[in-house]
Amino acid sequence: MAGKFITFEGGDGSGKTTQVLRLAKMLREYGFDVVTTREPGGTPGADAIRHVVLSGAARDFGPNIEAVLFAAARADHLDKVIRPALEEGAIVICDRFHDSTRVYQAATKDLDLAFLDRLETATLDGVAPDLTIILDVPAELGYERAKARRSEAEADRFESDALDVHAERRERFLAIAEDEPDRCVVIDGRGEEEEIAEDIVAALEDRLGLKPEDEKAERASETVSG
Ligand SMILES: Nc1ncnc2c1ncn2[C@@H]1O[C@H](COP(=O)(O)OP(=O)(O)O)[C@@H](O)[C@H]1O
Ligand SMILES: Cc1cn([C@H]2C[C@H](O)[C@@H](COP(=O)(O)OP(=O)(O)O)O2)c(=O)[nH]c1=O
Repeated sequence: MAGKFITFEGGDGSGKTTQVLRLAKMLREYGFDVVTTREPGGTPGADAIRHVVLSGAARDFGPNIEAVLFAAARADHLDKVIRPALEEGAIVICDRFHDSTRVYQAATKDLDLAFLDRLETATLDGVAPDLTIILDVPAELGYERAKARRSEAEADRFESDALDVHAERRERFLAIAEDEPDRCVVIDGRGEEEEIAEDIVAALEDRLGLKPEDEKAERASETVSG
């Protein structure tokens, strides 16, 4: 497809939303066509599913069926937002995607892993991220940041899990990065926002060959000549 698909992954409070917004702002300033979105959500149908899963209403359904709900939201999001934007040549930046299902829903012994694999293949239907940035922070730090961001009463179904569950999720994200080194880059999320943003831009240049300065120069010359 003409565009580039970048996903951000990591635990709750690892800084994904902050860095997605920074990166999108910078790329737009340099003249790129950028679409930002998030999961679960991104379409009215997917937002409705978001409410069902994050409120905890689907907790008793069990991990397999919870994974089906995330997959249904993802399929709609892909059809209506992600695939069309990629076909138009945009850079699509998505705050969480399929790795979150692999990490959050698979972190239980009740999940049927073969089923999860088939569900993922059917849902993605040939679309895969070109680059996945995994923001890595110790579970305690993510937990503290997420807690500071919202009150305990507002913590969603997954944020309110115990610290050891968050620590296990961190390990699962790192294991995905090890399994798929061509797609994934792990970035230390503990530092200042600015430093992390620089590491992300370096990863975009290195892995996707995206050079923001070049795009700006090219657009400027198009404007002059056109
Ligand atoms: N590098 C950072 N250093 C300190 N605080 C941060 C940093 N990045 C984000 N935060 C803060 O931590 C909280 C969680 O960040 P957020 O970007 O929402 O994380 P996520 O989307 O991964 O849950 C927010 O209050 C945000 O302002
Ligand atoms: C996309 C996705 C998210 N989730 C969980 C992870 C998050 O706890 C929650 C989304 O909440 P959100 O507030 O968007 O994430 P964050 O806390 O990182 O800013 O849904 C899954 O369990 N499976 C999935 O496939």
